[in-house]
Amino acid sequence: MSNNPVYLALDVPRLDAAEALARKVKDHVGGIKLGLEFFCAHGHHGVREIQKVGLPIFLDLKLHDIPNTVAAAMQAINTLNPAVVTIHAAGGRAMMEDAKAAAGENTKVVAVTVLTSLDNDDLSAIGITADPMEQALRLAELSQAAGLDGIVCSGHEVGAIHKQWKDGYFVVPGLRLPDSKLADQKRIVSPREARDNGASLLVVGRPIRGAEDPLAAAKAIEETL
Ligand SMILES: O=c1ccn([C@@H]2O[C@H](COP(=O)(O)O)[C@@H](O)[C@H]2O)c(=O)[nH]1
Repeated sequence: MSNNPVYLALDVPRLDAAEALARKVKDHVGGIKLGLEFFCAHGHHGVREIQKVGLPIFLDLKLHDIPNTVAAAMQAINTLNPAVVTIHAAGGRAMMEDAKAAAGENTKVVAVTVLTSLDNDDLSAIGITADPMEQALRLAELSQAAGLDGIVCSGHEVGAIHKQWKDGYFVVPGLRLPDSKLADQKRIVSPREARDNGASLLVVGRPIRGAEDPLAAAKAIEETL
């Protein structure tokens, strides 16, 4: 298996286009991340098609419901043998424990702490008085106590979380190169900075997918690491 920590977020509506892109960059990324957009459109069949490319699959489903429902959903995806699956830490400790217990033994279960698209104001608007750093640290601690493999956070928090959870598995999205014009992600760092701060897996979507030459973009990011 490749040591490249970059997983390409294949948020592409058409299955043939998704597969073609995965094949194009496959030697310059470490895995493929399939999210809600892809899974809702193509389900298990789509995942199996992308698996034929030969890279590990990260199912970013961000499960968040009562414990029984999340555990059942986890069991329903075990046949796909994903390398990584996401749930939301805000679902609480019991939900996280049941999700981990239901997951396959080769699957890392990681919990989203604070989405990288949120800043202080967004947290206040949903009644959270902590800032993103405090909230991410609190939810990382809860995820660790629940027996998860790791968490999802931004590159701003990963260093602090790594200090309190030495052997955690840390997924970092919201990665941008300095000249990026993509503005929806609010807590961003470069792939290199995230890796240096302790990220285990780097999620990169539009900086590769939306580039004029995705293969050149994947190679350029790989060279910065
Ligand atoms: O906090 C989070 C959790 C997940 N994501 C996902 O990562 C990719 C990022 O794509 P870009 O195009 O590189 O912004 C996307 O699939 C999100 O659903 C996240 O961005 N932040």
